[in-house]
Amino acid sequence: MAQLIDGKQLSNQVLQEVASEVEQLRAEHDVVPTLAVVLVGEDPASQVYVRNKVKRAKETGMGSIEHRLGTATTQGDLNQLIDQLNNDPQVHGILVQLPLPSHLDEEQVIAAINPAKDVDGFHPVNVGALAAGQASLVPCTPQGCMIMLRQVHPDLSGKNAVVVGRSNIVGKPMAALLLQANCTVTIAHSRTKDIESLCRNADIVIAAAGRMELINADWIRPGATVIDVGINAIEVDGKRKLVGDVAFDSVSEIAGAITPVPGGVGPMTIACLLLNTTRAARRQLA
Ligand SMILES: Nc1nc2c(c(=O)[nH]1)N[C@@H](CN(C=O)c1ccc(C(=O)N[C@@H](CCC(=O)O)C(=O)O)cc1)CN2
Repeated sequence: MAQLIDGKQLSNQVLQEVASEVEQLRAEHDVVPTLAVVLVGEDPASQVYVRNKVKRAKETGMGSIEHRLGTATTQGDLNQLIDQLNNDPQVHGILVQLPLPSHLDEEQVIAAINPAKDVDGFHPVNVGALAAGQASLVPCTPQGCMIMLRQVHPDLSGKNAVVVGRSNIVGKPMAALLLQANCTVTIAHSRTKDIESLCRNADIVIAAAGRMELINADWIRPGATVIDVGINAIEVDGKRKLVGDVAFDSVSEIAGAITPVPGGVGPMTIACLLLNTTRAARRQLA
């Protein structure tokens, strides 16, 4: 049976580190790292994530500001708010919850955020810095996956890693981080031929395809490490249940280590967001 990599427990450790950094910034510099969270529209999942982000921020002693805007918000309204947050010295991190309603241009919104406050690490300046292997604000989900991987593989050098999915939020930055850690990296996607064989050759599989239980035990080499980034809501006996992109029951019988859904990558994403906010606050001091 695979070792379970517990994201809930690990995220609590990261949050403790964040809390002590918040305290240090307050004591030494009289600065309270502050995160501004912007939510546009009524997407129920986004509302849960935003609520959890603000709750965790408060628990660490960090400041948080919430901006909840209606679905009819225009690009101009949103740009104006971002401009205001960019110029507010009390705000160290800005996060615009994605996805945005379809009439809004996500790329334009991300590009409007001051890269120094871009705690999601999605701004082209931060994307470029990551690709060049320079210090940057790194996207939260891949950052959390790396912390989880290091629990099992303190040295990732030479490992064969397959990332299933090529999104800007997860797949691409994940591949960049694995490469930085000297893994041999393959990015697989919907047009990739024979993904199963690629995965079967991998020491590490990162499942970020956005397709429920796509990856089953036949795809996994015995002893491999499997990180499940997928969050898919289904209904079982009239109750909401979350499942990942990995068929957990079968894969956990063959893998060496695996992350659960829920309680895996999700809580790590939030912890890394707050870690990025303290990093952004410290850099803004300098
Ligand atoms: N601006 C951003 N938007 C989105 C991001 C992001 O990193 N930045 N990622 C995802 C959603 N996301 C963070 O915002 C996120 C998803 C899931 C969780 C989480 O803790 N999930 C729990 C289950 C929660 C539930 O009951 O629904 C778990 O997996 O245990 C946190 C953050 C897209 N948008």
